[in-house]
Parts: sequence; structure tokens; C-alpha cells
Amino acid sequence: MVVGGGEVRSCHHIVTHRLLQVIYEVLRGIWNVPYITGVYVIKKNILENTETRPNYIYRLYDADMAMATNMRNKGVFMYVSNLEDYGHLIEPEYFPTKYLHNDMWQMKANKKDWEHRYISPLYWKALGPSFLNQMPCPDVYWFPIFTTRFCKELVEQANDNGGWSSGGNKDPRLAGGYENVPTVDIHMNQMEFEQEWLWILRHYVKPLAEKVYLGYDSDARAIMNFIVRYRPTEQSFLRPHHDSSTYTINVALNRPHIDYEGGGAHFIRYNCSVVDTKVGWALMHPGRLTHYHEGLRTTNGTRYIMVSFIDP
Ligand SMILES: O=C(O)CCC(=O)C(=O)O
Ligand SMILES: [Fe+2]
Repeated sequence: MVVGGGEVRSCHHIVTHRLLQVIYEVLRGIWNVPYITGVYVIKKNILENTETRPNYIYRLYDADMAMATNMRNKGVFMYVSNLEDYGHLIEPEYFPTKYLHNDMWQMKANKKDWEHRYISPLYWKALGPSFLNQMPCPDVYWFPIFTTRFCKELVEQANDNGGWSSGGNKDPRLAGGYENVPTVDIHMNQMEFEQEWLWILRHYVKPLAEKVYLGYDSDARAIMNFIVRYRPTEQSFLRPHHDSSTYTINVALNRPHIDYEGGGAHFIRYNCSVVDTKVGWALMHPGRLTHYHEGLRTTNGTRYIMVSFIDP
């Protein structure tokens, strides 16, 4: 497992590095290792002492290999420790610069930071097997998923893009060119956020769906992923309809009574409405038959929601 300092060839190094990562994720401790790259925490007296000060030259080795070898030869050992959290490295290779909120695109490259920014701390609680999830209407569940920041940035990103549809039945964005129940909306593919959104569905939404709809295995597939805006002066409500989904998520992106008045979802068979929605919380409901539903009228301001028709 531990390869002698200075004898490590690069392919070994990659395999060893990955194995060590796995071990470090499972175990806690301190390990004496021959070679470390990237980040070092060095005792001040080691740096001050001219005998032990790091030296980066040894034969024709790369600087980090030379340093590791020289330190070991001087009897200054290096350790990997995960007893304390000193922080983490960021992956700088993929970072777009063309969007308004580029951080939103970082879920794959820098998952830890992305989750910290955009996934609500309550989400992890809601996912827990012993947590009883809210059901405001029959088979309609209500989950905290996103932070306020996520919702704010998603709306700003949509408005920055500006490709809102007219809300008419003719919709050139769709394969058939026709939308039976049109909304004033913007699709995730218009925002170049479709693959990212599908990743979010697979990683965060699917486990919630499988928790509450016991025995259902969700593919977390979705073709229709869009932000809707309702305004009294344009489209202000959505007539009763079914969704083309097995289940739908409907995320509140802004605040009732502050950013807008009215709004909410009404489930007709149960005569049950969800009106006091919370930013970053998603409604999840079956898409068809039992859950014929409508969007209630927004009477003031602009109401924004994010909708996905999952497993169509
Ligand atoms: O306004 C709502 O909350 C309902 C939205 C909806 O049903 C839809 O977009 O399919
Ligand atoms: Fe709907």
C-alpha cells in the first residue's frame, strides 16, 4: 500500500491516491506517508531551522517528490491526518464565466461547496427515515430542498436570460409545436441548465420521491423542466389540468404576501389548496387522474415557481 518515497511512478501514484482517499473517508487517524502533494501544514521551527528547511532539489525529481524525499532523509516525517477539518480543495478546472451566477453550475465539479450554498440544511433532515414529511393534501408532499440563495439566483438567471414564452398554445420550443396548457415560462435548456437540473433531480429529488411513494422506483427522467411566472397583467393563473408526469415537483421561488399576493396550487378532487408556500420548498404530487389541479390566480406582484414533470 505505502510506496517508498521517490520510487513512486505516476500510475501507481494515481491508484494509491484514490485508495488512500477511500481509506481516509472510512477511517479517522494519522498516517505516516512518504509523499504528499497539494497542501502541507508545516511546523514553524522546521521552516526556521536551516537543517530541516524544505529543499526542492533531489536528482531530477519533480519539486514535490524531491521535497518529500529530502524531508524523509532528514528524519522529518510527513503525516496525513483527518482528525481535524482544515478545509478542502476546490476543483478549478471547470468554471464557466458566461452566466450571471456561475456558481450554480458547480454541482459536479465542486459538490461540497455547491451543496453548502444551494441545498437547504433541512433537506438532509427531511430525507431521514424517521422524519415524518408534511402532506398538506392527500398524496401531495412538501419538502425543503433549496436555499433562498438558490431560488433567488435561479430567478435572476431566468430574467437575465429573458427568453420567457408568450403563454400561447403555439410553442416552437416543443416537439409538436403545441402546448395544451401553456404558461409564461422559460425552459431549463434555454438557460443551458438542463443537464444540471436533471442531475439535481437524480441526486436530491429521486430519494425524496422514493421515500414517500413507497415501492416506486423513479428514473428521475424529465423533458419538461421550466420556471413559470404569473402576473395579474399577463398570465395570472393556470386552468385545471393533468401534468404529463408520473409525479411533479413545484418549487416556490419567491414569497407569498411579500413578493406577490394570491397564487398556490389547488387539487380539485380533494378540494385542497396549498397557498402559503415557502421559498425553496417543493410540492411533490402525482401528475395524473387523482391529482387534477390548477394554479390559483396571482393578484399582485409576480409569482415564480420551478416545475418539473418527472417520469413522463
Ligand atoms: O401554479 C401552480 O402552482 C401550479 C403549476 C402547475 O400545475 C403546472 O405548471 O403544471
Ligand atoms: Fe400542473
